[in-house]
Amino acid sequence: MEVLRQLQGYFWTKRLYLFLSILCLAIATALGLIYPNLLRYLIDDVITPRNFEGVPILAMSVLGVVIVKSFMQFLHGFFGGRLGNYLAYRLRNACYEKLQFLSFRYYDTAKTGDLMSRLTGDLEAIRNFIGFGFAQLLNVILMVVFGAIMMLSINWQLTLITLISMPLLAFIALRFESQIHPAFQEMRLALSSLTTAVQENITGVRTVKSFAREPYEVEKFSTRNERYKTNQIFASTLWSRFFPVMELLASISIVLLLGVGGYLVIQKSLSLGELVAFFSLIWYIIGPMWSIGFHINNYTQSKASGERVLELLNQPVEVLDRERAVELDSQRVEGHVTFDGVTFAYGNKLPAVVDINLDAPPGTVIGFLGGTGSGKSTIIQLLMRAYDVNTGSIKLDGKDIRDIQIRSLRGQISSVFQETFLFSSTIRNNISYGLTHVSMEDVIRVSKLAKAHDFIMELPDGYDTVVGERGMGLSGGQKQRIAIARALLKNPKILVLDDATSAVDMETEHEIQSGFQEVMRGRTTFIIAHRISSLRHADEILVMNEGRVVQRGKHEQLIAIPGPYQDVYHIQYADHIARLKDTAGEQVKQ
Ligand SMILES: Nc1ncnc2c1ncn2[C@@H]1O[C@H](COP(=O)(O)OP(=O)(O)OP(=O)(O)O)[C@@H](O)[C@H]1O
Repeated sequence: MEVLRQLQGYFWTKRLYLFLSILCLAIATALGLIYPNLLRYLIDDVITPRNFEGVPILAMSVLGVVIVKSFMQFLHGFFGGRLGNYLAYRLRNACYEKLQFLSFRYYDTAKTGDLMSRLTGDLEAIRNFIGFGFAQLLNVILMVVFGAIMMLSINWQLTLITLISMPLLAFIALRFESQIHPAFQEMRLALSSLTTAVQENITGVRTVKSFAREPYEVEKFSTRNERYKTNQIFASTLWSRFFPVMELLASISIVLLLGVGGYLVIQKSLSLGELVAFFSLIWYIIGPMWSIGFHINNYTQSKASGERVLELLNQPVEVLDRERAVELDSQRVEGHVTFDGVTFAYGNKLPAVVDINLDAPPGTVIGFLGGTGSGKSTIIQLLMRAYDVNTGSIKLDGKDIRDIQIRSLRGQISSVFQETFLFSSTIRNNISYGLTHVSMEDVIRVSKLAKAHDFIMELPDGYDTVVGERGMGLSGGQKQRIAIARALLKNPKILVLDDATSAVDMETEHEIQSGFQEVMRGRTTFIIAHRISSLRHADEILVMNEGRVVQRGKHEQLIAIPGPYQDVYHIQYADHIARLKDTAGEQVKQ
């Protein structure tokens, strides 16, 4: 019920549909009660006294009842459908919106397949229950109550005998519910783990194939499939036990009714028509008892689904705008970035960065060099407020970034990452991603700066070439150049290049960087690179190791002193240094 209460907010504006749907179903159900009465009339007042002139009226009444009942059932479906679809529409939008604003931390552990199944299968189950299942569950109760009243009006002794098995039926249905609910929850989990396996397999197909790990993947899938199958078998075993037990109990009622009812008819304290009416009423009551299993199943499924959807919707957003967070005036932003004693750890792990201090006046270029996992990308993530710092502060133009609206802050920062994500759209749309009213001239201008224009023009449809979600058909370097063009088009005050040219060759990197000289002017730029060639023009280079800055300075200063920077320089420029030494040696000889 708690789930229903929480979902209520998503359909309450359309509650009229819910009430109308329930009302129409209740009318249809009430009309169903007319049949046993017609049967009684047919037997007691038409057939037994051979009074056949009543038949046409009877036939017309049946037809009338059938038409009205069918119409009410149509209206129940109509309003229920409207309600269910409206709710599913709102929940889908709410979930998608939530996914947009959830913090990076959530995505660190989230599984795509699992999220997809919440947005599809789970939403569908909720739609079905709120649209139809809920009204039908209420209707089951109505049928039992109406039926019992009707029976009582005919004969109270027989009613008691007939209803004797009802508490047992209800008990079994409830016991069944308590077992099937966890089974369904388990089944949903197993299904989402199955979809996750498929999704990861498709995304990582290149890795799978290059490692020839197809048998491992098949094995992995089959284990999860096995789990899903076991869950399904367990649930269907519960189902298969449920039906025979219900049938047995129902049959006991019928046998009792036949015996006692037949005796009463012989004793003439019950008419034949009344006994037949009772027989049809017993099905009127037992029918819902049978289907109560289905409705309870429907309810438990959608309850489990509702919990999963609500769990997503209730996820706390860790990085939020503060109450008084300001919006930046993009015309006025200068891009002065300072880090003041910044320390940060992911969850309970050891700190990823420790006591980082940095001053990047507007327009300066800051380089980061360091081994993998040394904390370079973390510094950038903190600047974007993907996470909030644990201690210390990061300021933009003297203002703590936690006091700036996240959207506004990120609007000033353009990032190019090592991994480029391209949307399944045209190259032009990928470059102008999220920006409206961008002229083709601008797209071409930034593409030229990113050295992407030439290869784009060689593609069959130029800028209109459609690329897949992983940029199928483009090389890693080409994708990176598109990402660089995309970042430049945003015209940011702060530019972040996180291993952005790792996939291009040295020559292209040099070309791109000469283009950058122009676009970096007036922007504060952070470059993370493994190649010294990418950093040598930086105003300050920070050498990182295990989350700490171990060396800092300009390229010329750093190569002059022994330390990690000089070591990397020696490794990367070994040939160059050897050549320099040879030339120097020859000059000495001469
Ligand atoms: N999302 C995350 N959740 C938990 N730990 C993380 C996360 N991202 C990074 N880390 C950890 O933080 C530390 C710093 O990682 P970071 O990505 O900043 O290093 P890096 O210097 O950029 O490495 P690389 O050059 O390999 O990209 C590492 O120990 C890493 O395992």
